[in-house]
Amino acid sequence: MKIKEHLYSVGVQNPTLRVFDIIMATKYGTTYGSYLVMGDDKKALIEGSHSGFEEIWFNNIEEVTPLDSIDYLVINHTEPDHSFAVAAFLEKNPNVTVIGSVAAINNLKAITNKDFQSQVVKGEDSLDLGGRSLVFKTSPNVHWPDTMITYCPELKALFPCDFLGAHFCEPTERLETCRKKELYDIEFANYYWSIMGPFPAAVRNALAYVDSLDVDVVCPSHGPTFSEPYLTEAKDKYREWSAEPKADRKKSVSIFYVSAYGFTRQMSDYLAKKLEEKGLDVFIADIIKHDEAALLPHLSADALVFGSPTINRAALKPVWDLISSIDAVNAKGKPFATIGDYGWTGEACDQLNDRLTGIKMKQAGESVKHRFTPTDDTYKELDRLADDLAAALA
Ligand SMILES: Cc1cc2nc3c(=O)[nH]c(=O)nc-3n(C[C@H](O)[C@H](O)[C@H](O)COP(=O)(O)O)c2cc1C
Repeated sequence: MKIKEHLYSVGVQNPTLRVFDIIMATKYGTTYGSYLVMGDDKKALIEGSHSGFEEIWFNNIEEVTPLDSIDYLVINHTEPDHSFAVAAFLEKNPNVTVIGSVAAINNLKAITNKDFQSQVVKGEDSLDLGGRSLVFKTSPNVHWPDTMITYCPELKALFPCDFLGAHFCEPTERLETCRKKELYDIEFANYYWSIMGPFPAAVRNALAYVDSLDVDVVCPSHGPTFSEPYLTEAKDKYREWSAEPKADRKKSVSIFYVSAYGFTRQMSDYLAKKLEEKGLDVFIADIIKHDEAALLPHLSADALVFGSPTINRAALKPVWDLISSIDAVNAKGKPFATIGDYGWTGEACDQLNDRLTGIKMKQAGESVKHRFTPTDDTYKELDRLADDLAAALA
């Protein structure tokens, strides 16, 4: 598909994908963005594709130009959803020069197990294609160590890799013609919190770079391409989500629970009330009543509380699932607490404590477990836990 003169989208749509990388739900599928920049002298293909999609990718490219006419293959990062198909591309075009950061070229050798011509770029190196050029900006940790952002100043086209992307398969490939922008917005947020959330400082650096560019069209590695006003909207969201916490803000606690008969809910509600009385900013949610995307931002609170009854000698699956989305890089040392009702064996809290200390979070107070209907003693224990959490955040 032609985006504008000299610029084509040749990526692959995967509308039926429902889980990405095992961990991430993709309700509306995804795309593996790949773009052709046609210079007067040289042609560059930006980004690869996933395994199993080689033929579709090649067909899309060949609608514009023969595979072996491409001079450069730019790999913004080597996550396999963008690099697995590169091995097959190298078979078709062994003379192509692969361009990437030093880490990307190293990774790609290990991913393809092939020799290929390569050019390492660093800082803000550029490449002249004749009439069009590419500027590369190494941008580690948005979200892989090898990530870089590519920009074509003459076309005002930005190829930001996974940055500003979303798992969203829009058939028209343009956000401007997307019929369900409100669903894209949810997936855009979900993508940020799942993929970029662990790296707020790197996000701020990449935002500063993108702010310095004159951009007409954004060509991400996942999701539809877009222009203004959506670029400003996307940057503003990233700016808000990656902002450094204000020094004078209230400390925050998120309480996530599930409850079959309402006992763990009663305990959670009481704890929330007590923490609010202590001046803390409290978010509380019954996990199964919310989309995970709505809960993910609240995992970045200053302290986390998980509530789970014991069923079949275990904490409940929605709680484990949410815990698996905690950004373990930034959660190190973060206070946590667990509470839960039970009937006879009551293992849930201890299991959750093991998991949370395993990712280096710090238990703020002894768990509050209660057998069946909460009593005055349960609420006294919850008063004590509120004190412990407040002390851990002081
Ligand atoms: C299917 C099922 C299995 C259960 N298994 C256990 C168990 O293995 N150990 C235990 O202590 N309680 C078990 N319970 C009891 C619950 O933990 C108990 O009813 C508790 O009060 C539920 O709290 P909630 O209202 O917060 O969900 C089980 C309950 C159900 C319905």
